Amino acid sequence: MAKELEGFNFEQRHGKARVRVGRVWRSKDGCRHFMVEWNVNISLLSNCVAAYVRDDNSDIVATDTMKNTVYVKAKECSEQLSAEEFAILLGKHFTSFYPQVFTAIVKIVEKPWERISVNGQPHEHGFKLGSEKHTTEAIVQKSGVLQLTSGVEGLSLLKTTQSGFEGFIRDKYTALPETRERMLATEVTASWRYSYESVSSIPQKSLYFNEQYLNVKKVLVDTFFGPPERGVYSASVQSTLLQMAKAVLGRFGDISSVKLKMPNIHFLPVNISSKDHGSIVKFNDDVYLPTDEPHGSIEASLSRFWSKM
Ligand SMILES: O=c1[nH]c(=O)c2[nH]c(=O)[nH]c2[nH]1
Repeated sequence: MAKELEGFNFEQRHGKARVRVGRVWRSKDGCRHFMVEWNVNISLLSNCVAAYVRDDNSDIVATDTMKNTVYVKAKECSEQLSAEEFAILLGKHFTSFYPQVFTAIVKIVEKPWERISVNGQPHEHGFKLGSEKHTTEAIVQKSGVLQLTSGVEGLSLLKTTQSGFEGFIRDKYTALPETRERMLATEVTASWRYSYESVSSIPQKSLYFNEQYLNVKKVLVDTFFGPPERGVYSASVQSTLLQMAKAVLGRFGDISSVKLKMPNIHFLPVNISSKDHGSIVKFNDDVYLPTDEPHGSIEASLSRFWSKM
């Protein structure tokens, strides 16, 4: 909230960033372990202008206290919960416990620890790190109004064919040949906004948001690749991105908008020729130079008309 201060507009927030917490839960018989590793970011919007203008800290929730609260609440959660539920729980705590705090913004990035299988059997307490990360952001108001966003980051996808790029603007700066045959590689960052508008209206089903995270990820991935044998032709990253976004909104009624960032990570055709021997490597959709920079950057968001986003 902007405030007038000595003839200026003034906005402030404070919080604790990168609070790392691991939490283990055990099954009733104690044999099977479940674990998460979270990186929590807290930002509080509160009435504490006196600290800025008058050296009066009496309305400040210390960021050290915020950090401690993450561990206290993690300890109190005796049942496994999703990052979304934990973010909401923290947001509810800060906005209800402190009269000064009117909004809490809690972001969590979950490390992809996955249960390991040994000899084809899921291990009771062994995990390995996967690749893409589950993210969430809960914005909780004192009134209970909620904005909940979830997402995935670092989802690397690649297909070796069924991709092309033709018909783009050609001018004196253009060197890129048109093609109907190329590699398509990207690292998807997606976020989707849930339509639940208050902390009391979120689904009560245990681990619902973890299930939705897996469902959304599957729809994104399946749409990117198409059926296993034929695949699906991509006319551009832009076209594939929109199909992925539409598939998410088409499938999940409780998602009101989706934002996708899909860098075009180039695999350059390798052609090498020497003065003496002429062409020594001639590209035939086989040998590539993988690169990470520069890369195309393509992003878009799609929301329902009735969405508040
Ligand atoms: O799918 C693509 N979209 C672009 O906008 C673009 N630009 C480019 O050079 N290659 C590609 N590929």
